[in-house]
Amino acid sequence: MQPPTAGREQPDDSFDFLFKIILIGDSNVGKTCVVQSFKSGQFSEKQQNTIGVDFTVRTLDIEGKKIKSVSVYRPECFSQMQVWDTAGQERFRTITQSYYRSAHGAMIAYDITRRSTFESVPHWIREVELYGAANVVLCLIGNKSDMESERRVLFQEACSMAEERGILAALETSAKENQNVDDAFMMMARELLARNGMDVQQRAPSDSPRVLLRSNSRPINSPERIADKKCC
Ligand SMILES: Nc1nc2c(ncn2[C@@H]2O[C@H](COP(=O)(O)OP(=O)(O)OP(=O)(O)O)[C@@H](O)[C@H]2O)c(=O)[nH]1
Repeated sequence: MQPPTAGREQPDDSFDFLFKIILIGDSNVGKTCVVQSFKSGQFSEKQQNTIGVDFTVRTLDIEGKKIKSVSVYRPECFSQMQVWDTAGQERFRTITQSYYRSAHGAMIAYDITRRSTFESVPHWIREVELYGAANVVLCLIGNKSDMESERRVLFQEACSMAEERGILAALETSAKENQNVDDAFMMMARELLARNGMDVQQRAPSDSPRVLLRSNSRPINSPERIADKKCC
């Protein structure tokens, strides 16, 4: 499957923006389940390992009706999120790397019950830096938050990593219980809309304790990040 062309779609009036989000992380952290939860709210225990890249589309309505009533000058904000679920296995890396280039956002997933998957996060950030386009927005997702008794990574550690690495947001999700999954994509979409000049307020869900939203994130390969890299 070929990735569709990036950017703002003109002729198709069913959405205003097309955002491509790539979901990356080690094998079995739950990427496919997170995407399924986002797409349909469904969870199925057994998942085949993703071969190469899988592709899901969901159209989000962000502030849609409200915007209609507030301003006649602004279009309703319909964003189409295309989520590219990538294989975590090493042997598929060359296939998935070609999808980095057209991604506007990257969600890096780890499993809160497997510390090694969190320790891989810097590797995945490097992949985005190497293969991604400029200004890719990053989100960190600690999945399987329903497995609290087997936790091996503290949420605070993810927050520290987000702070250090200039990541937009850190969240803990449960694809199984459909916790925080939509919020992760909504925050990403709001950030991308804002960066596309839309007057959209970023906001973290108020009722979830495991969400960190940072106001001064630095997109991957932005001039600020490149300056950071040069000085270290
Ligand atoms: N308890 C729990 N299990 C989950 C959750 N998400 C995924 N799983 C389980 O974790 C396993 C791996 O899930 P996948 O979604 O296939 O993982 P993946 O990251 O897409 O794996 P690759 O395709 O190999 O990269 C499956 O057995 C899922 O049932 C979750 O939120 N909670």
